[in-house]
Amino acid sequence: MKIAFLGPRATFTDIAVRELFPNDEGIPYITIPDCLEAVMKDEVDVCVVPLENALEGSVNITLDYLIHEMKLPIMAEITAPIKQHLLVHPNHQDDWENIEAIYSHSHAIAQCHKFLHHKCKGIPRVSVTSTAAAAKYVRENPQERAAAIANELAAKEYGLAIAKENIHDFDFNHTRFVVLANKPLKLDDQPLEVAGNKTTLMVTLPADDRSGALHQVLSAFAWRKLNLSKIESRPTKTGLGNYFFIIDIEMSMDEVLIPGAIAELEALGCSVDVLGSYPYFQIKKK
Ligand SMILES: O=C(O)C(=O)C[C@]1(C(=O)O)C=C[C@@H](O)C=C1
Repeated sequence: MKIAFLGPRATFTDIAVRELFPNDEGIPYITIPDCLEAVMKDEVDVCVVPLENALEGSVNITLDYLIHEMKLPIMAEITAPIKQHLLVHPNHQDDWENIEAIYSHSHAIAQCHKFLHHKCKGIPRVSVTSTAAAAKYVRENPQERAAAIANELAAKEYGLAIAKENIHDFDFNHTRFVVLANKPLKLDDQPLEVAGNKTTLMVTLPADDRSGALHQVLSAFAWRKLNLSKIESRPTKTGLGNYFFIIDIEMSMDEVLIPGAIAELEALGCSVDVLGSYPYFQIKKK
């Protein structure tokens, strides 16, 4: 199977792919939309992209593309621990404190704000397409006194030195990645155990903007004892104050409870799309 992931090699997304699909071929793409498009164009069978980080929240570009641009069903989810390190070119290993720019993915920079504020005051942060893209840039530009925020695998892959380990601001740093595909996926011979199942719905409230609409939506889940693990709002992009709700239910699609909740929401005037019903996996901390 061919798997598109946010590249280049050694991003956190690449690590998630290697753990969940060790025997398949990972193909790096430069951006998250490129990964989704690769599935739409049948260049690959599936793609793996980041969806949410425990410190920084949703990866909005993934959510927005899934909602507005390319409706690909979620086939699986994988959560990985995230350890950010400050990497420098080996030429600058001993005087890394004189770095003049720090490159990384915006989410990774955000996960290290406290470290950057206290230890790297005044040094410009440059946002690039991924943590590994930052590491590659630092490798290829030794004349620049630049550092990258990236993982250990990227340090190895691009021959960089770890100047400062574990610079993420909170120890509990995890990212959820989703596996998207147009065709059914066989996931029963994966090396990781299934940790549970989820169903993700996208709910649009009725246009009449009546009071208590969200309360009614939540009630449809509450009295059926459907446990929600996440509710997130994203703009519909049709006007200020217009939002979709992305709701994760902590169980797979059944024949009674979730269809019943959906029918109730539709009777209330909401529209509901099922974004996927899928198993989730967890990479354990090493
Ligand atoms: O840049 C990477 O290494 C990625 O895989 C992207 C990404 C993200 O978009 O959140 C994934 C995990 C980390 O939270 C930081 C960056």
